[in-house]
Amino acid sequence: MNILDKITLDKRKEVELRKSLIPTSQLEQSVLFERPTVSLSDKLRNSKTGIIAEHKRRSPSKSVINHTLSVQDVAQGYEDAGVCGMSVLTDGKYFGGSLDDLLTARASCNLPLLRKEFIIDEYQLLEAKAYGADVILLIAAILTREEIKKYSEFAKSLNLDVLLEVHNEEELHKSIMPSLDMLGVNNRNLKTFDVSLNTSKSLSTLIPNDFVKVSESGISNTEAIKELQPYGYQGFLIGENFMKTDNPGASATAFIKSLL
Ligand SMILES: O=P(O)(O)OC[C@@H](O)[C@@H](O)c1c[nH]c2ccccc12
Repeated sequence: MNILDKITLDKRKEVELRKSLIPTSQLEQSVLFERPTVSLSDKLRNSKTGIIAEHKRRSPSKSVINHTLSVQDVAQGYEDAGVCGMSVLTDGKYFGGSLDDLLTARASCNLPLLRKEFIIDEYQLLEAKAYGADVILLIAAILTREEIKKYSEFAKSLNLDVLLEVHNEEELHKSIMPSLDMLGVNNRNLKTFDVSLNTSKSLSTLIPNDFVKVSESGISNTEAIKELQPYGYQGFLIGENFMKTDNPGASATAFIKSLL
């Protein structure tokens, strides 16, 4: 079984447990349910840099990235740096994150927040909203076209932006639909962890221009961004490059400065 299958199997069990403890009616009572969301896709369209900076403690491909930072400092640092949005990993078992991290980020900054999660149930979209997210991620590799449609339309009804992630042509063709805002190309193969910016380059022409194009993973310098911009990318999701340092906010500041 590949790692992605393993993660989704665990996720299904986890979501069933969570559902049995916290009913959707309780999630809907969160004060954050009434909060007006901020559109990440609009911000990316109007940005020269398009950086989405991620909070990530560890990953299946890297057991330790950073375990000592506070989410609050990271969120405030990213906001001060002038990033367009922040991605917060909420998976616990494989990434060391939590919904509490999302809530802390929400309390710490006004950036649009992406709930970075393996979404396999509508319940997780209600959680995203209740814990302060503005954007949700849908991963084409683990969803059918029907599921992508159902979850993206439900997200839109909650005023959440939708980032759909693909890694190859087949996933892209399966996924194109009007209820998506952004199309993300993951440069990392989630089954093998191989990383190549060529994935973003080769898929770019197949993405219709009505979607904001986002290049995800393995971006470790500003040259990579300069290389990807001519392919139409307006968003760049960066995790490890910032998180591996003692001060991710300062790293993001320097990164953005050298881009402008
Ligand atoms: O740390 P990186 O290589 O800059 O990557 C960030 C982000 O793209 C990556 O964390 C990611 C992209 N898609 C995902 C899906 C699930 C978990 C994590 C991810």
